[in-house]
Amino acid sequence: MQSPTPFARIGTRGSPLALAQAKLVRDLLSENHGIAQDTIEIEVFSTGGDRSQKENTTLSDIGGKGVFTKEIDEALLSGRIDIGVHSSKDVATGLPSGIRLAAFLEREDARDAFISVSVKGIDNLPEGARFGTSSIRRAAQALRLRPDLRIVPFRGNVHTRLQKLLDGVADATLLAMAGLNRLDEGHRATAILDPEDFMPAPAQGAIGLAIREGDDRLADLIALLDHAPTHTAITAERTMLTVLDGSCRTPVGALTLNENGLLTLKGEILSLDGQTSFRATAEGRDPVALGETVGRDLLSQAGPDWLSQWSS
Ligand SMILES: NCc1[nH]cc(CCC(=O)O)c1CC(=O)O
Repeated sequence: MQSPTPFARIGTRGSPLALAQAKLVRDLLSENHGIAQDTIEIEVFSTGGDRSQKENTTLSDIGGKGVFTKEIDEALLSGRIDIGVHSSKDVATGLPSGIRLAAFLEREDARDAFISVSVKGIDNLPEGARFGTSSIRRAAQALRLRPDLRIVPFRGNVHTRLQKLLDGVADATLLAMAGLNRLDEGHRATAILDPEDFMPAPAQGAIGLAIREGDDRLADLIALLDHAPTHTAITAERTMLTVLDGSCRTPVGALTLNENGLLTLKGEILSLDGQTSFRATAEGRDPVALGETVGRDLLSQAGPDWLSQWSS
């Protein structure tokens, strides 16, 4: 018997978080369109970002655009899958031509969580404590408050990192609240961090759906899943990142507040040691204009000399 053509094929990475996100999209699609779940296929891809998890590298060392999406982008372009499901913060600003992020699910908690088995908050860590992170943003933000901390490399999926803490590889770490919540591990958070001190990564906490440009059937299908306020916020933050991308490789944070369509975008860039940072804020209704304004403000505050230290 010939197997029926699937209603849609989803591509995802294989980490427990990525799979949970892909299943969430499948469940929403089948609910919203009244179709059986097994007509939506989930195909798992290993990306460069997954293959490098075991090495002591930061993501900027691995470098390259789309380290978490390349294989999924290619499958999308070749027609092997119809939807790429991603953590939006892992999606490079320059997606390959022919692909676009067309919908975003409602944003989860965008903040970072502090997790430690020994202390309540970053202030309580003893002098010289080991802080596990391979994120240059989290390292810089932690060092800004606590220059004495020793940053230790901390890669792997969420469960691996939680286990490393229990194993004593580090005294504390930061993880996205969104990922913890989606894995039912929210209770692991010792504290939820104030975004003023720990501004999240641009687009943190939002699941993004990539489709082929011109695939009208899929565009219609996923339009039902799109959460407009999230879409607007992520557009503002990713636009800001696009402005910054060309000029600097410093840590970047961003967060959008949305009050009935009036957006406030806050952005920040930091030096790797956290001792220098620049912040900008703007208000408005047009997310693209807002992202450009805040991005340019940050670049002009930092100045070409400061930025050139960090350019590639
Ligand atoms: N690169 C890892 C990654 N990508 C997205 C998330 C969290 C989920 C999200 O931001 O939607 C995480 C884990 C973390 O930073 O703790």
